[in-house]
Amino acid sequence: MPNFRQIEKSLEKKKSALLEQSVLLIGPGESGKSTVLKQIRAMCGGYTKHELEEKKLLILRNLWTFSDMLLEYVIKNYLDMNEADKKKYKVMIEELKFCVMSGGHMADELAETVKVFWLCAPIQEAYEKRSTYHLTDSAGYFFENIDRIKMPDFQPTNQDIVRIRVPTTGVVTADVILKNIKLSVIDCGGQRQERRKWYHYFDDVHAVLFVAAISEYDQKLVEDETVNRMDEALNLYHIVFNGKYFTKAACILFLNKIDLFREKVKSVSIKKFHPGFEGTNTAEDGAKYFRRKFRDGMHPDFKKRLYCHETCAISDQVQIIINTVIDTVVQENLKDTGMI
Ligand SMILES: Nc1nc2c(ncn2[C@@H]2O[C@H](COP(=O)(O)OP(=O)(O)OP(=O)(O)O)[C@@H](O)[C@H]2O)c(=O)[nH]1
Ligand SMILES: [Mg+2]
Repeated sequence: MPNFRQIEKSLEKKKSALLEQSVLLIGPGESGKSTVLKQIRAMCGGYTKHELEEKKLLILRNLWTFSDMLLEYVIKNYLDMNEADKKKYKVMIEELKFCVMSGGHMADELAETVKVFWLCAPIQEAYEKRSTYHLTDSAGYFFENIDRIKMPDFQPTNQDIVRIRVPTTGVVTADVILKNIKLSVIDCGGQRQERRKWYHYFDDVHAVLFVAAISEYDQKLVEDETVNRMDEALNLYHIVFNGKYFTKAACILFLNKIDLFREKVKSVSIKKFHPGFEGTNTAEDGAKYFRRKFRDGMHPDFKKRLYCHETCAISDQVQIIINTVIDTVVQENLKDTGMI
């Protein structure tokens, strides 16, 4: 029989083990997993000078690729733009590319051309159609902030950083200290070709956070134009949580991009894309329906231990939800070790 000191020592060991928690971020591509990780980084003191320089370059890179996608849409779909303008904007895109490649900043003249480009009618029309060719919603944000971004001493803010779009390839792990806990956050690429790597992490994590973009109920996958993004999220979720995995880990679902969802339901029918939906086309009824779809068919035990939140990962408000999630994860794992 262990003596008092041995019991105390073992309890100490359990306590210190609890201070290390791992959270796995999974979900389909572009749902907002890396954005959640960025918010966690912001909660832990942010970025080094070197990292901020890298982010600045990523913003320029985003401006370059988004401009390219917009112009390509205009040309392919014969939107009304004269040949001289097409030529001018092709040069502008080359100059943006050069800015990225040379690690420089944007000259005033180039920034002015980008502003005119962004505001012209065919480009605005192309932006309206963005979901048909997978241009990310954050694109508009960078064009609208060009006056700030062009400055030589531009320092990306957290709001700039969470808007950057870089699809994750492979798995990115960030070790941070948050609320006195050593958190290891594992951010996985969400597109189909990336998911093979997820399984390596299924056995060992303390919590799994599944991120689904609720606003994408009318959109198709980048990797398969025949599949609806919400259907993909639901299928994936049921496969991951209805099998033999995560019997002990805390399970959390973020219905993310709730801000875009609230805007979208004003003009895009839910029923058209999800015929089972019977409510009124409001954010409230829509969110209720999709919440139910995520719960339907799940094991009752799982339903009891699933924590679901509607989130907007680009808003700093999400940090409050992340704090709650961390508390939940710790609570759940304390329960498992029999300490509460
Ligand atoms: N408006 C809005 N945009 C969001 C939200 N969450 C993420 N985004 C944007 O959506 C884009 C995609 O987000 P990511 O975090 O890169 O998505 P991901 O899930 O990591 O994607 P993969 O790495 O490809 O699997 C980024 O440009 C974000 O700024 C949100 O709640 N609202
Ligand atoms: Mg990512």
